[in-house]
Amino acid sequence: MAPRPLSPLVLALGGAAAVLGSVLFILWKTYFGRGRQRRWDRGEGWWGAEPARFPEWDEWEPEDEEDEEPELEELEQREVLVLGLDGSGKSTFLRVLSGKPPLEGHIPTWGFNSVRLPTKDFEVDLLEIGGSQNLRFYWKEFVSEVDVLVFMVDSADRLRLPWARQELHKLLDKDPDLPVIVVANKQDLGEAMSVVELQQELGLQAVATQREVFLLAASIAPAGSGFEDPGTVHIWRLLLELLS
Ligand SMILES: Nc1nc2c(ncn2[C@@H]2O[C@H](COP(=O)(O)OP(=O)(O)OP(=O)(O)O)[C@@H](O)[C@H]2O)c(=O)[nH]1
Ligand SMILES: [Mg+2]
Repeated sequence: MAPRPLSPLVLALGGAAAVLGSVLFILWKTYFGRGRQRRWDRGEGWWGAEPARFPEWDEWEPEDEEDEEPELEELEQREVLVLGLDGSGKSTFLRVLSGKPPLEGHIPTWGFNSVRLPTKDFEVDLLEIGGSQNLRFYWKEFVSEVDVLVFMVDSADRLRLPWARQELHKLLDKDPDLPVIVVANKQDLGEAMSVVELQQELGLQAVATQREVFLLAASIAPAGSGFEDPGTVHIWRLLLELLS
């Protein structure tokens, strides 16, 4: 039997997916590409809360660009990709690291979200890509572009743990040399799995002997007040160590 031609709908959907993938990749390159000049302020919510500000025409003097490097370019950049299923706590992690209070409730990231944090020796760009199912498809395109991957897991989400495991292993397979920090988030919740359990359930025991994979417990934004969690500080310290 002769092969059936693809239906126009399948072709259209395939085309749309390819276009979205390309757009994400171009945005990544423009936004984070090493050596490129960043001429606009970047906020926490590139795609969401705080839109990027492009220079006005009368502010733009191309000659000046040659002579004077903007101060931002003087420090080297390190790039960290923050991935994980939707609701695992990626945006919250970026907010807390940049000194902002966590938002009430879950506001899904429909694209990218980023922060840039200066350190003494370099600047750290943390990029979150939303964890909804349609965006997960594009994650793998970005892992080879970064210095470290942070993979966020909701320790209390037992039902979706197999999905988290599957996505994590796809990323591990994609770049065997990439250092990975797996964050066992939401440890404050009663039903949260322990780190030992998660190590088993995420299939990390065998992997850890072959490459740099760290599993850290955290409660990035514990429910209720008065709960001090050192988890975020531990993740940040480990990140700095891996990026140095
Ligand atoms: N109890 C508890 N809730 C947390 C913790 N960290 C984050 N959350 C909550 O989890 C929800 C989802 O967090 P987000 O940071 O928006 O999740 P996300 O991974 O960015 O999700 P997407 O953008 O949809 O991929 C929010 O209501 C957070 O307040 C934690 O340590 N403990
Ligand atoms: Mg988010």
